[in-house]
Amino acid sequence: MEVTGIIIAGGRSSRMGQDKALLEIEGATMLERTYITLQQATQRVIVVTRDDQGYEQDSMEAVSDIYPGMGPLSGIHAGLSASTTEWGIVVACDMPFVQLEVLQALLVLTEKWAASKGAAESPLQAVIASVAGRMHPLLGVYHRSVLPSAEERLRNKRLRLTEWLETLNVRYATIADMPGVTENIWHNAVFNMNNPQDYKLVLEQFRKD
Ligand SMILES: Nc1nc2c(ncn2[C@@H]2O[C@H](COP(=O)(O)OP(=O)(O)OP(=O)(O)O)[C@@H](O)[C@H]2O)c(=O)[nH]1
Repeated sequence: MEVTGIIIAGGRSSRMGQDKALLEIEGATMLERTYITLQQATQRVIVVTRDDQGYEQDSMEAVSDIYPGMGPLSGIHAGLSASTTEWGIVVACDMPFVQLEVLQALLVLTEKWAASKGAAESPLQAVIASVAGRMHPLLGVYHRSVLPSAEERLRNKRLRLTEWLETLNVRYATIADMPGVTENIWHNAVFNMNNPQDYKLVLEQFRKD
């Protein structure tokens, strides 16, 4: 399946106190690490920033929010708008434990679920990670058909991702749907760093491994 990798990286990182995309782990920034992982799973990777944050200088393709600074929905919208494939796989830039096998499993699942719909069903629009009963919209695969509703929400400033997803034809991927992915890897994949304490814990975890 042809797919674009979309890194959502236009947040203000106010709780962290410094740009989360530029936090370093083992000598590479979160942006670089996420980019490399997505590059292995997709044909093209796009970084979505709030406005011109200068990431494209690092030879990465970057686009800016079309509706700047309205939160992650802005990023999903701008990333899918810039994609030329039907599907885009979205990962936030602050998720240090997303592994290639997780992305690959999500893509296989999307292809399977998109193909298996009955003739009477409406087409699948997104496959979102669900861990311990909680959905994680910033680790998911989105079809371009979500764009009009994303745009409508941005125009009306109804920005909550969970509410938006309720209006779409979404399936939630749980560990039971992800053959070859361990419980630990799946659980860790949706962890995101919000504050300096989270970053410290992540660095300790990498030091241990
Ligand atoms: N493109 C884009 N990405 C965003 C925007 N807001 C948040 N993000 C990204 O979405 C992910 C989750 O962001 P949050 O942690 O909720 O918000 P944040 O602004 O980064 O951090 P805080 O200021 O501490 O809330 C991160 O990868 C952010 O970079 C936005 O307006 N545009």
